[in-house]
Amino acid sequence: MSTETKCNPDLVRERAKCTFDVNELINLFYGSEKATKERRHFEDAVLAVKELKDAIPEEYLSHKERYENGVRKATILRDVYRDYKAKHNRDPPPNQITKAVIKDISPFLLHNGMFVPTIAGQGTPEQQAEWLPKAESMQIIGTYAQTELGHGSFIRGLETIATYDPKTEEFVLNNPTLTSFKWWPGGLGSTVNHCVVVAQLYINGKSHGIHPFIAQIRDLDTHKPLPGVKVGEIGPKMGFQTANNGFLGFDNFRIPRKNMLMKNAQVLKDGTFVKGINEKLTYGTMVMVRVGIVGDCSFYAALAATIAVRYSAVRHQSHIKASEPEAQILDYLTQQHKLFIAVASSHVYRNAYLWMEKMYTNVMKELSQDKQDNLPELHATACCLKAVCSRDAGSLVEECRLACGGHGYMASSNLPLTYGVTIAAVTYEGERTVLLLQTARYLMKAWMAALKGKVLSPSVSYLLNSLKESKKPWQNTPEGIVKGFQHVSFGKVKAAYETIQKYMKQGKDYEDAWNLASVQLVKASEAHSRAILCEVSWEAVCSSSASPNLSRVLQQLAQLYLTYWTLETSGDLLLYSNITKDDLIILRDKYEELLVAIRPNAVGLVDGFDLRDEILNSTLGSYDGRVYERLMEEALKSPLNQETVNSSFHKYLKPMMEKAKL
Ligand SMILES: CCC/C=C/C(=O)SCCNC(=O)CCNC(=O)[C@H](O)C(C)(C)COP(=O)([O-])OP(=O)([O-])OC[C@H]1O[C@@H](n2cnc3c(N)ncnc32)[C@H](O)[C@@H]1OP(=O)([O-])[O-]
Ligand SMILES: Cc1cc2nc3c(=O)[nH]c(=O)nc-3n(C[C@H](O)[C@H](O)[C@H](O)COP(=O)(O)OP(=O)(O)OC[C@H]3O[C@@H](n4cnc5c(N)ncnc54)[C@H](O)[C@@H]3O)c2cc1C
Repeated sequence: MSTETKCNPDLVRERAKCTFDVNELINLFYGSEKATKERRHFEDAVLAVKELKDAIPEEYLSHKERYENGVRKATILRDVYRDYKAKHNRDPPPNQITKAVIKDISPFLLHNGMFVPTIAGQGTPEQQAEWLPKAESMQIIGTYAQTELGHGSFIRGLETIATYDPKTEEFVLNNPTLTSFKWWPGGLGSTVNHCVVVAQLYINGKSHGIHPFIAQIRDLDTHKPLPGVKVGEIGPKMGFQTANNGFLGFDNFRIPRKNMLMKNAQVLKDGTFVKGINEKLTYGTMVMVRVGIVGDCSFYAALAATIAVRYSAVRHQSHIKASEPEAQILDYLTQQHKLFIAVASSHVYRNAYLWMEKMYTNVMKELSQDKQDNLPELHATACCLKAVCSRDAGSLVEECRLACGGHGYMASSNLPLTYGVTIAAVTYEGERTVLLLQTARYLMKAWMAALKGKVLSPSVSYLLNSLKESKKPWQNTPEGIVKGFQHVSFGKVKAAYETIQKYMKQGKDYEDAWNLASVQLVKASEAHSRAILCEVSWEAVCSSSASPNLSRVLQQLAQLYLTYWTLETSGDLLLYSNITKDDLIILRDKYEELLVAIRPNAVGLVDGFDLRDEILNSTLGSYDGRVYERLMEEALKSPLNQETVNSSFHKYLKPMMEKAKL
């Protein structure tokens, strides 16, 4: 953390006002004092490497230079990870320091985030022994190639074909159509030499569904595409410029039988297909990544909130009272309304992530004992939380950007890029609506079980309770609000179910009735997610080990989240719970009181995210608040400022002006 020397006086005053110990918050947020120390120690090691610092901001580089610089830095960063592991005999602690090195996305993200985990999760012990050491040590570099030009959401519709040839004991990979070309995988463009390819398996002309295969696509020495491989980069995007997303097609490309990842289904030498215990286990890496995305949402909300809150403490504009000096913009209640929900949501997502991670670990343990009972609940919950948190986090980042006025539009604020990167998660790893509809399937089943009085899984057991409790009066307490959100979810699940029934009674088949009810089904899943987020985060705050001073502030934040969403969705609550107009007026006042109560701790709370200046990468958000100095310093780095007169003056402007005189 930077020192207080030369710190903007507003920020010094803000920090003096803080009513809790910021270090206690940091340790709580990251797990423990030891975790904080280890993380900072690792971050120090990364930041000490001079070669990782850019001479000029990434934005001034061309597309190609930006990528090449990304690869250069990713390889150096990889050395720091390796050295840490060698020295400490363990992986570095969870951290976000990659953001300080590559402002956008590392071209190795998919290698570490999906290629290695897919080998670990989908490979047999022999396959893991063959590829994991090479992949983990970066002797080979890989990605996860599933999405195609024609299909991303509906993966059963993928067109890449893997035909088994028992004579040679090989699979032959083919992309028979343009739409079957792989499109999007990170690192595929120019970085990787291997990939997990998800393809339709054919044996003796019979289809056996989609399965993961390992394919080496480039020569390890020359990096040239192997014969039968067509590969390239897909071009500029809204963000992810350095992620090196690519396309890939195969033409009669042969891989050995052992390259099909066979932890679940298997193909024997003679071509016999052996089914796995559950074909959906092939989708396992996606479930893991969806859980991780909830954690990423916490990070991006924290990053944007840190920038916008610090800037708002430094920025003065207009007067609240004519007799007083210009106010810090953070003193406007409207500004607090825009920003404090981002601070609160980061904590909510963090708690939801920790809760989901536990559920994921339990289910993985059960699966290793061939027990699948809780897999549907894990899938349904990961889908809806990923969908809702990513969309909300995107909106929060954008709101933080807008809350910084004109300067929020500057690339040097790092808010435009942060928005581009955050919002991508609404689409990748399962498009939002598609995932919410997956959860809706689960909710409809749960509803039917509830009607029969069956015991439900923990995350939906409130459907049964709500059936019994629907007559109880509303309570204006956090627990009462959590119950209120459960009533809304209950009401929406019931309404969606009844809508399907209505259409079926009119003669529609189930699929058409489902489609006609799907707007309601999506809303039901959203309501279910909100109920989970509220319950999990409130419980986490109530059971936390924080000191009374910190606990008070964390409870305020959690209550802010509950009250914010009560007011945002008051129409739903009026429809489906026993809340009254008077309750809503009380909660509106409560919300305003919470903003005022949180205000003195706003800077302390974002300091509590412990995001270094190098990670924030922002002229507006640095710890010392030297906003205007940094804006000017960054502007002076523009190549246009390296010359007094640009050549376009002589080439175009002057001739134009001279022509105008004629
Ligand atoms: C940094 C950026 C990196 C990005 C990387 C990427 O984007 S990589 C690319 C990321 N790409 C994507 O994320 C693509 C998104 N698309 C998909 O994941 C799938 O196409 C799908 C899940 C939407 C449908 O799949 P489908 O048509 O095969 O299935 P269905 O709808 O017919 O349902 C049948 C049953 O299966 C169940 N079930 C389904 N999944 C799971 C699971 N994981 N586990 C357990 N169960 C699961 C489901 O609940 C249902 O149960 P029910 O009700 O019958 O008891
Ligand atoms: C930044 C980024 C990185 C990515 N990285 C990778 C990667 O590394 N590897 C990889 O394999 N893929 C990757 N992807 C691809 C990504 O997983 C897909 O784009 C995603 O799964 C969505 O699929 P789609 O593009 O086919 O969207 P579509 O399904 O075409 O969505 C378009 C619209 O159709 C709607 N729709 C589709 N199906 C239904 C339905 N059944 N019911 C109702 N509405 C529906 C959607 O809701 C949406 O509104 C990446 C994507 C992005 C943006």
